[in-house]
Amino acid sequence: MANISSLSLQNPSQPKFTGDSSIMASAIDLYSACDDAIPTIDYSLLFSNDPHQRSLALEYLGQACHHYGFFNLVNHGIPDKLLDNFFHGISEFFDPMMLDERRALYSKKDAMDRIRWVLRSSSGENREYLKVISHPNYHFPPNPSCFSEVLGEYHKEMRKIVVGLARAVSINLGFEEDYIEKAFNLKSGFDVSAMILYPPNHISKGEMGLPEHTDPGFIVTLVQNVDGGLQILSHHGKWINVQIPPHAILIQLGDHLEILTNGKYKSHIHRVVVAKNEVERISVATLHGPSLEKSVRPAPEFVDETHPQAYLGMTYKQCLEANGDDEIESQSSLHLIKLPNIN
Ligand SMILES: O=C(O)CCC(=O)C(=O)O
Ligand SMILES: [Fe+2]
Repeated sequence: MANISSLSLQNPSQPKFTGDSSIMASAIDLYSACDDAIPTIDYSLLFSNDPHQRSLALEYLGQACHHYGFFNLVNHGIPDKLLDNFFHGISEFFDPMMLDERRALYSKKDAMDRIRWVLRSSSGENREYLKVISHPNYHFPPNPSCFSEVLGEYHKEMRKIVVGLARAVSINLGFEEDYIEKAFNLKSGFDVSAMILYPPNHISKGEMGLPEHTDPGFIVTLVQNVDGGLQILSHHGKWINVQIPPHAILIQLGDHLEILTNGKYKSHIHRVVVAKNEVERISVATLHGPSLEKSVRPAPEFVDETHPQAYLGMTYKQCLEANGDDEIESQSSLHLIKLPNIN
């Protein structure tokens, strides 16, 4: 049965750097966070043939979206082996022996680059990543061999889950199951996937892997090969060390679900803290967005006298470019879209 609170979130088989390690002592001082459990949703139960189980699972999902804005997804159907192969391929990509060649190949040359390698190495951000557009068209590097095949398979499976979640969330919000798919035109949804290495090339210039931010889009899916480092600021103002069970997927609500629901389901601030070069972590964060041309504004069903319209309407492309970034390097523009509170 779906359970949002009682599943063990510990992962004894993976190395950790969150918690009591002396390596992390100074980072913990600066970026202390608690180890509160986060909700876990059983994806398979959202589609159970047993109506009672299904409605319970949907209710848990609604609570997780409303009160947290993020949750671990288990029994999602992506085979463990595929996830393991995926991480193996990414490790190979970041192989230090090959990296100079690949860096040169995929360093930004043009705003239209659909595959891009980026290094951030400063006191405020320490990571390197390969970003690709994974939908509506696939753009995957041909090397190392088999990498693009595994990447393609991973993203195909992940999109099925994203569409499934769009249906479940639509029902939760009291709509037909295709409501979100239509509101975001998900069939042509714009997905950007970042395969991230912390710290970059084993060398970090500070304790911050990725500074505080929220993400644009419908949802963000995140998988990782080592537990620890990601911290989320809860809606109650508490920093939480996010622990993801092996092979589970962390789902985070994006800014555009917040806009569509006029703030009922909110995105949340998160950041990544890195150890001092001792632990290497790979994560894959994919922003699943509306189609670029889709204008997203609060749906009329969420706007009334007590809940006045809190966000401007804008196309997804305008939102992604609002900070002066190109589509692939986009950051949240929620602060530009949010209307002053008129209550
Ligand atoms: O690597 C992580 O754990 C988080 C990545 C992230 O938040 C992002 O890429 O937007
Ligand atoms: Fe993020």
